[in-house]
Amino acid sequence: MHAETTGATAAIDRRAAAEAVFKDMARDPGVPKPDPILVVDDVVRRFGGLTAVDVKHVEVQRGSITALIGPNGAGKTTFFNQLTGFDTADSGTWTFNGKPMNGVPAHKVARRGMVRTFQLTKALSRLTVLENMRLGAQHQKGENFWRALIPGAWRRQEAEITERAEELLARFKLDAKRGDFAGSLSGGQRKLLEMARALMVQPELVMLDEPMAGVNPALTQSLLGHVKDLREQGMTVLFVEHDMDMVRDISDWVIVMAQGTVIAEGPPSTIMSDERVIDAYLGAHHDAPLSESELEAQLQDAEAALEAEIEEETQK
Ligand SMILES: Nc1ncnc2c1ncn2[C@@H]1O[C@H](COP(=O)(O)OP(=O)(O)OP(=O)(O)O)[C@@H](O)[C@H]1O
Repeated sequence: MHAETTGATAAIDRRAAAEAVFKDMARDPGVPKPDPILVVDDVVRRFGGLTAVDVKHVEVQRGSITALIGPNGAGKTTFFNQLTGFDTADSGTWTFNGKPMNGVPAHKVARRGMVRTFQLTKALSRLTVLENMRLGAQHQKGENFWRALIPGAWRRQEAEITERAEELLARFKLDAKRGDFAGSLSGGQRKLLEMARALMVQPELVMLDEPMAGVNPALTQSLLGHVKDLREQGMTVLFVEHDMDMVRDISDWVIVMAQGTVIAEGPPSTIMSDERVIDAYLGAHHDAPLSESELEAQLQDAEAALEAEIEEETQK
C-alpha cells in the first residue's frame, strides 16, 4: 500500500511530475514512457470476422492520469476487458509492474493491484452500499481452506475489510448511505460507489470505465476531485471517457483508439486537433460531446462557409 500523501504540496508535485514527463514526448502510437506500469504488445481480440482490438504496442506511465478515447465501437471497452482478465485475448502479451498478465483471471488481476470499475449490475443494485464495498474485497481474504480454519484470523480480516469499507465510504461521502440499496443511489453516487469499491483491493492501477456517464453536473467537480486524488495518493489512473471536457480537465496524457488500433497519443490540450484523430472521429459517428469552444469553432466554420457561398452566388 502506498503511503497516503495528502495536502496541496503533494498534489502539485504529482501533477507537476506528470507534466514534466509528458512535456516533450512524441505523439506516436506506442511511444515509450520513462516508467511504464503497464506495457501491452500485440493484443488481438476478434469476434467472428470483426477485429475489435488489434493493439501493437502501448505503455501507460506510472503515476499519471491517462485517458483512453475514441469513437463508438473503437474497442476501448474490449481492450479494458482483455487487460483485466474479464475476456480472453486471441493473442498478445501485457505486463503489469513487469510481470506477465495474460491468462491471469480477473480476481487475480485485481489482487495484483490492477482493478477496473464496473457499472452497477442488477444484482449489485439489490445489495446495500456497504455489502457492495465488502464484495469489492472478497478476493483479498483467505480463500485458502487452511486459513478459513483459523477463526481468529478470519474474523480479524473481516473486521479489517469492514473498517476499510467504512473509511472509504466516509472519504466518498457515502457513509450516510451505507445501509441503502445501491440501486437507490443517484447516477453520481453510483459512480462514487464504483470507484470506492475498486479501492477496496488497494490497487496501484485504477481503470475507470466512463466515470462521468450519467453524472449530474452538481457532482461533476466532486468526481473529478476524487479521480485527481487517486494520482495524488500515488496511484495510476487509466480511464475511458467520451466527455472531452473531463479528458481535458484531468488527464496528463491521451491515447486514442479507432477501429481496434491505437492511432495517436498526445497531450489533452491538443489531441483533438491531431489530423489522425479528426479523421477517426469524422469517419465514425462524432459521439464525444462538443465543448463550448468546439461548438463556437464549428459555428464559425459554418458561418464562413455560408458567407463564401453567398459571395460566390452574388458574383455569378
Ligand atoms: N461480445 C461481443 N460480441 C461481438 N462483438 C462485440 C462484443 N463486444 C464488443 N463487440 C464489438 O467490438 C467492437 C468494439 O466494441 P467496444 O465496446 O470495445 O468499443 P468501445 O470503444 O468501448 O465503444 P463505446 O465507446 O461505444 O463503448 C464493436 O464493433 C462491438 O460491436
